[in-house]
Amino acid sequence: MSTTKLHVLYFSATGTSRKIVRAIASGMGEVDRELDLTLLKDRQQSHRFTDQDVVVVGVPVYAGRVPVLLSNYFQQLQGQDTPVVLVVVYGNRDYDDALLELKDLFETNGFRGIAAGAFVGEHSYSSKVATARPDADDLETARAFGEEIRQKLAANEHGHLLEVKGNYPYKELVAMPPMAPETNALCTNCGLCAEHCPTEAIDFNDCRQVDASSCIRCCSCVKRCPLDAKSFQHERIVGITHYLVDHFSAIRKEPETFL
Ligand SMILES: Cc1cc2nc3c(=O)[nH]c(=O)nc-3n(C[C@H](O)[C@H](O)[C@H](O)COP(=O)(O)O)c2cc1C
Repeated sequence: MSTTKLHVLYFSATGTSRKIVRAIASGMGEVDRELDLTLLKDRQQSHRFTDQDVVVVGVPVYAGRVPVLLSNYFQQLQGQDTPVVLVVVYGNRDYDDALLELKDLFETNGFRGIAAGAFVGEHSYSSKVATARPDADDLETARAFGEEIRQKLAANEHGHLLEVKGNYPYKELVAMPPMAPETNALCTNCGLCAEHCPTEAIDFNDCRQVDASSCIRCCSCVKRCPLDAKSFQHERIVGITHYLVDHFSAIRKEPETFL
């Protein structure tokens, strides 16, 4: 890693993907640049990388896929035979085809997948599913995986093509009706939710006003509000959350890595 530069890229509405990519990168060496793509303003610029760069990219899984706003954005990134570590973070249900999709998105733009991982983070919809993950064990697994990647890079083992779990065609995207979180009387209009909304769907002057057509249901506002003033009450989300709690709160899925 001495002559190469290590870049960390992530989108992380509720912070779990960020923790994982940082832990992986910490096992790989010193990070030269961290690009947080969570906010709209940070997704306005495209970036180019060379074969002297190494990129670690991490995204959450949304409905078994790469979030649509990111698959659009990633098409603007350009590599030049740039090694990339591909990471998805999912809420203990399944990551379906998200890792394969992420790999394809990068490999069609000049990047070369050298390692990949699927890690677990507390579910955006409920703190009862994968509660407080990634935990210390997950983060240690991520760091140790980073060390393995560093050794692979140092040994210049570029021989074989990276294979990850996933199927073609990718899991079909589920159309959801436009919806926005409700705001209860505890809201003080402090602006925290609006500041951190990845699509600027929340009005900066009146946090109660949320543009349902821009909302991606990432739950940044729900999880971030110190007064628990925001929640999704739409029956589709309530139903999905019940299903997730019933089926995935009592089991523990473990990280999977591909090298
Ligand atoms: C719209 C949406 C769809 C999701 N779909 C899935 C899914 O298909 N499978 C899963 O296990 N978790 C799913 N999750 C949970 C997130 O992948 C998980 O909580 C992840 O840790 C969030 O990452 P972040 O903290 O970096 O935002 C979904 C979350 C959201 C908001």
